[in-house]
Amino acid sequence: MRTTPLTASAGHQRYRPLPVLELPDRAWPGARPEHAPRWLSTDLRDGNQALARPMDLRRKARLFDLLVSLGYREIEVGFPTASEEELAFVRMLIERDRIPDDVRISVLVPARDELLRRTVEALRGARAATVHLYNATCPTFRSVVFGMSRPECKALAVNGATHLLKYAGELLGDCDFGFEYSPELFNETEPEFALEVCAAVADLWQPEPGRELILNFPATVERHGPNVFADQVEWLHRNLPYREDVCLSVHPHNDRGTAVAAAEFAALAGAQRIEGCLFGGGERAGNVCLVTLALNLYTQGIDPRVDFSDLDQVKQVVEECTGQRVPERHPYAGDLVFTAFSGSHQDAINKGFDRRAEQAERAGVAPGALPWQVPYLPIDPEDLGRGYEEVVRINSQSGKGGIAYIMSAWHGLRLPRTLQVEFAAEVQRLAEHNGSDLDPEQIRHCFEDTYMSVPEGEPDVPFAPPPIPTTLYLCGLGAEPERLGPVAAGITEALAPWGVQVEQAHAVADPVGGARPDGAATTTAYALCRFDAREYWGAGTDADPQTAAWRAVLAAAHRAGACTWTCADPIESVLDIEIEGTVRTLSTTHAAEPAGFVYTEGYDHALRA
Ligand SMILES: CC(=O)SCCNC(=O)CCNC(=O)[C@H](O)C(C)(C)COP(=O)(O)OP(=O)(O)OC[C@H]1O[C@@H](n2cnc3c(N)ncnc32)[C@H](O)[C@@H]1OP(=O)(O)O
Ligand SMILES: CC(C)C(=O)C(=O)O
Ligand SMILES: [Mg+2]
Repeated sequence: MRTTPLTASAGHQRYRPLPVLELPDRAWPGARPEHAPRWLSTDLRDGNQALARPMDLRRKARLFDLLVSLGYREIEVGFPTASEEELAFVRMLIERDRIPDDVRISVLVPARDELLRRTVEALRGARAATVHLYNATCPTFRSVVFGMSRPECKALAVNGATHLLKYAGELLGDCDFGFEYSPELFNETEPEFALEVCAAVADLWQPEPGRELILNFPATVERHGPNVFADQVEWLHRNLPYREDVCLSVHPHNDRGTAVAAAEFAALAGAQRIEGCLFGGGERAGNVCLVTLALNLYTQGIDPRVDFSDLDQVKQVVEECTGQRVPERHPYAGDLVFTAFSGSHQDAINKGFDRRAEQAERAGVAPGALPWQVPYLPIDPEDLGRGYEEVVRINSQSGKGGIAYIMSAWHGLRLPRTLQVEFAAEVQRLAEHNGSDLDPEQIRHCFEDTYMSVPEGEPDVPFAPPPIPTTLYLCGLGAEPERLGPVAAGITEALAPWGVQVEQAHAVADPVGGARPDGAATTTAYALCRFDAREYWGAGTDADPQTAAWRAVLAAAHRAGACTWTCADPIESVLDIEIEGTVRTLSTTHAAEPAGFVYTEGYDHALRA
């Protein structure tokens, strides 16, 4: 037996946690979200700079239009000094008047004098634009990249801001100019030093009502738990100068996979604005996902002020523009996030939909008007433009609830409970045999083959042995049960000529909104019939409820081998055919189909076994 730990020689010992800010009187854990923060999309800058193939003008323009249509009003459109294409895109937006009046664009620039003037020039003619200035402030960057002391690093920010504001004054004339500053790697910076640098920048800008300063605090590389980031933000919230006129913004990255939590906690701690990318695009493990943040608020009953009611379309545009795929399990947006494969999940979802239909019918309202309470589905897929068809997929892990859901939602067939149990075993056998999941059509065929097939022609009645339909369900869409009620009451008389006596008959409503493909007022009958000591289910459909009931009984009788069929149009010929080395007789004339005959679909004949 191994006595040393598996990790004894592993490299984790080379890592040290970063220092954390002590904030024992933190208040953010008790806060609750009340409204959406301001959003800034940096898809066209932070997202774009992380693409193997940065977007060309056409793709950038398409993504910009998408962001505007979704409701984003602050959009970082690029890094104009990075490349000719970046500059051309900013100019195109301005010169072709592509920016709606209520949208503010911003551009990013490092605190490097030779880049500042060109960056400001890129915005000439813009109606409303923000320049976002940044320099790293954390110890590693100061020593490894800049080779600077703290005062030198602060001077870098102050000089950058001084020149930037000078150029803006000289070049931007009527522009409604905005200013944003980020101490890059804020989360790794000594908090009091970050504050000192921000205060110096703020002193230059002199925020006041109508002259906001955006101070943006990036977790450039996520290195702490989200609670530590929230403490840092709460501390800033308490200590920032010009607090009333400063917008406290955050910019979380997702290196530890907790950017969403970091952003949400930061908002509780006082952050008013969040920068991120759709579907978490961006450097390394990405920026915080703006879609997840917005929909998390939505599912708390808070208006996110951005519109994801056609999320698949949003996903498609983003995928086409960035060349990156949104993973199948991405919150809210992944192809599989509303799909349950496992039996107990499906059962709960099925019951949730049934309950919703009942409540809506009782309240006389559309199901969509009720509060959303379907187990395992944190949001109504229809709110995102997705359908209910995909919420259940059937494989060998599935159970009766999921199969009942498919039969109901796709085929408008509400199976009685004991039939669900029996049919689930049938479907599981098929799924195991196929080794893959089954689509709704395969499941319907399985049902029809098992419970609805009767040979062509006339059965001999009375049956031998006589059937006793212990239970008969007549199911119709919506208001149909009113019509079916009297039929169910008189069903024994209706079936008496065939020697069939019904013990119990029920008129049942198919699910509200059940999607019967032809939309016809069809009745489905499910008959549980006892022949000798065994019970068999059969099902039948017809516009006429009595005929549907009769077909259901016939199907059960056929399964039980309790009746014989006279061919409707007998052809008198007999063929000898060889199957697997044995000569068998194929009869195309049959007056009976006793046990031992296999009825082959598509032929009016039986194969003698
Ligand atoms: C966290 C973020 O996402 S920040 C945004 C990053 N985005 C990008 O880098 C995309 C666009 N990049 C670029 O266009 C280019 O890298 C540029 C224009 C920024 C600079 O290009 P270059 O001068 O050719 O080279 P490079 O990027 O290698 O140089 C970095 C230099 O800037 C300095 N620097 C880096 N960040 C900053 C900053 N915020 N403020 C001031 N100086 C900085 C570095 O110390 C280094 O200085 P050195 O030349 O004295 O060693
Ligand atoms: C430039 C800044 C805001 C940035 O993208 C980061 O620090 O991640
Ligand atoms: Mg970033």
